[in-house]
Order: sequence, then C-alpha cells, then structure tokens
Amino acid sequence: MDLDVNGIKFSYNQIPVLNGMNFCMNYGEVLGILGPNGSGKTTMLKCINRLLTPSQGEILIEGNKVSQMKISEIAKYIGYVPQNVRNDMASPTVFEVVMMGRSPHIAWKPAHTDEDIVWNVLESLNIKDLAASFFDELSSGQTQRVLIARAIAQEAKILLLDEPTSNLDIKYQIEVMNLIKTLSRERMLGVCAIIHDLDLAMNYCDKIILMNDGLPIAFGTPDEVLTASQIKEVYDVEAIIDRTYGKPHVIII
Ligand SMILES: Nc1ncnc2c1ncn2[C@@H]1O[C@H](COP(=O)(O)OP(=O)(O)OP(=O)(O)O)[C@@H](O)[C@H]1O
Repeated sequence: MDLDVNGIKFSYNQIPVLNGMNFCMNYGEVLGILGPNGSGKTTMLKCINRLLTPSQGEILIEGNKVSQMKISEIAKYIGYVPQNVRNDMASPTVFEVVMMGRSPHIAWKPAHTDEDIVWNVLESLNIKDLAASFFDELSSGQTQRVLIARAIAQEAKILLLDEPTSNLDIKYQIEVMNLIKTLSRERMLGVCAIIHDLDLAMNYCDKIILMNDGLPIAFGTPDEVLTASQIKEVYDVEAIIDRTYGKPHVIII
C-alpha cells in the first residue's frame, strides 16, 4: 500500500481523540474519511502530515515511516488543504498562492520551471483566467479550486483535503468532486478527503474509512461501508440506500 495508517493514537492534553486508527490507501484512489463531528477526522489528517505527532502507531508512505522523515521530505509527498485557510500575505494573487505550493522545491527564488509548473496547473484546473485576481476576493468554489491547485503545484503524491466541499453549492460540490476524482486518476494521486455528505462520498470515493470516537468502524468500498446499519450505528439516524436511478443515494428517514 502507498499509505498505511497503523494503530494511530493521539490525545490533546491527555484527552484521547484517536484510539487506534487503521486504514490504507493506494495512489490513484480517492479515500473518504467520514464520521460525526468531533470523531477525530481533522486530527487524523494532521497526524498523517505530522502537524501532530501520534503517541502510538505508525504512518508509512511507500513503506517509509513519516515519523522519521524530514519536514521538507514530507512536503514533497503530502499536500494539505485545511478547512480554514489563514492568509498571511497582504492580498496575494491567485498566481502567488499557487506558487506557494512550489516552496518545498525552491531553494532561494522560483525558477522559470516553477513558473511553468504553476501556469500548467492553473490551465489544467481551468483557472488560468484568475491568475491575477486577488485570492481573498474569490468565491468559495474558486477558492477551493485555487487551494487544490496549490497542492497540485507542490507535486505531492498524496492530497489531504479537509472538507473540500463545505460552503459550496451543489453545482460546485459536484465540480470539485469531479476535479478530485479526475486528478486522482490522471496524476495517480492518493486523495484523503474528509466528507460529510454521504451521497457525495458514496458516488465519488473509491474507499471509505468510517470513524467514530477515534476508532475505525468500517473500511472498504462505499457499498460495504455505507450500509443502513452502519449509518445508524455511527450517526444514529435511520437511512435507506436507494438505487432507483442507478447511482446509490442515501435517504435519511
Ligand atoms: N487543538 C485542540 N486542542 C484540544 N482539543 C482539540 C483540539 N482540536 C480538536 N480537539 C478536540 O478533538 C476532538 C476531535 O476533533 P477533530 O477536529 O479532529 O474532529 P472532526 O471529526 O474533524 O470534527 P468535525 O467534523 O466537527 O470537523 C474534538 O473533541 C475536539 O474538540
């Protein structure tokens, strides 16, 4: 497996949040991380890219322990799109934001190749027109695209996305999920995305890890994981999986 999460435990001030998380992912797959509020999803992502250090367990990328990698090396493997992006620069342009993704590869100042890579990414994500726009003047959908572009420019093999579709209307949700799926296939990226919408997860993820109280409840294909009984167990709601229109649709009763 390209990413292995083995027995991860983590506590904030002695309060356990991750209690032995296990799952794995291959490049070219979209893995949905699902679970109720407070179940530890964001904490899990932060352990993968070592923003947080687990107290037990090991995370391996291509068999190498993340705990033993240099931070600069991790940045070449992992691109992280957090939920709330703090803006430290005074009104950066979209081009500048995407160029930030090149940081792990730049020793002193960007070279022409870095600029070429940024232009290519902007083009392939259909946001070249936004290059000179100010980042903080974008719509939520455009912001999400630009942040994904920044992670792609980083040339990481794994993308960690914390609720990439939150605050997006249904059209943009579908657009962003299509983009994520296409990127995973075309660029052989492994994508771990925290997703709250069960329908989006059902239709766009290759695998799902369903967690609750920092523990893995189920791991497998969407069909295996998003069953009525598991949805009931984790979210405490009654659900039906409707397949009338070909694609599965989760109906909460
Ligand atoms: N910096 C922190 N210090 C202390 N406790 C924290 C911190 N960050 C998160 N927690 C706690 O850890 C638990 C898990 O939080 P986390 O953000 O990982 O959950 P989540 O599943 O991503 O939640 P949500 O779906 O609401 O975003 C929660 O009880 C939260 O209050």
